[in-house]
Amino acid sequence: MYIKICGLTKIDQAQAIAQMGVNAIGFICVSSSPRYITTSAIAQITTSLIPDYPTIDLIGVFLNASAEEICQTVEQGGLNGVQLHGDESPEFCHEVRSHLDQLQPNINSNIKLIKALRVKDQAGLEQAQRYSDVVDVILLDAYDPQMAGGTGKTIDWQMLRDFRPHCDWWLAGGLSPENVEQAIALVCPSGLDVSSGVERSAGDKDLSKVKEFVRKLVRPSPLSPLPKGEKGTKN
Ligand SMILES: O=C(O)c1ccccc1NCC(=O)[C@H](O)[C@H](O)COP(=O)(O)O
Repeated sequence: MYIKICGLTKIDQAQAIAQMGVNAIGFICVSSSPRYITTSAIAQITTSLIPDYPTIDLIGVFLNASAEEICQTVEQGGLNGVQLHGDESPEFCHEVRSHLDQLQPNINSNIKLIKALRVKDQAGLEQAQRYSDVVDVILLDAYDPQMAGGTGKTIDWQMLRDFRPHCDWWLAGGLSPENVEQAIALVCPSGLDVSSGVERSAGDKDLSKVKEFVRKLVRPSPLSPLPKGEKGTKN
């Protein structure tokens, strides 16, 4: 299961979270958010992570930004993923893809393009299918009339049981160490995205909650030794 921890603002927390083996870290490039982080602060974090974690996805989250602004932040911040969290159309996603492709000769890996949709009802879910040919990943987040993201609200997971786009899709919205197992028992996303459910306050992650979230998803291999004091089953 692909795991993304979103809304990081602190370098020491980013390093600790990368060490837990997550697949991606997200940065909120939206100035009105309490989790906003400047491009230069993103660059300090990405520069510190890349030598030790060369395969980690470093994703900028944008809200109705222009393609030029997105590309500038990607280049200056050392990002390799873009998450569009506003009202961006499939046509705009296509335009961003073309702009990002022009950056790629300067950057080592392909830049992942993610479209987040805030799902209110079945009609909203049908809208999501329109993006599956123009982005790498569809991210489904909860709808809130006031907030664009990081709401801590969950989607009605029952509604997502038959959601099968042509591309990868990630589940977001109100996930936490307490409910993540229940969520993936009901729906089958290829990835999970969490922010406020593993925080002390906006932008300040609670490392023990992040660790617990990851632990719930990463099953130990059958060959790994049992923790001290636990007995295996004999057959
Ligand atoms: O987190 C924010 O403050 C934010 C602001 C504006 C646009 C998007 C934002 N966050 C997007 C995310 O990727 C969150 O991880 C996602 O909404 C899930 O949040 P949560 O329900 O708190 O786990």
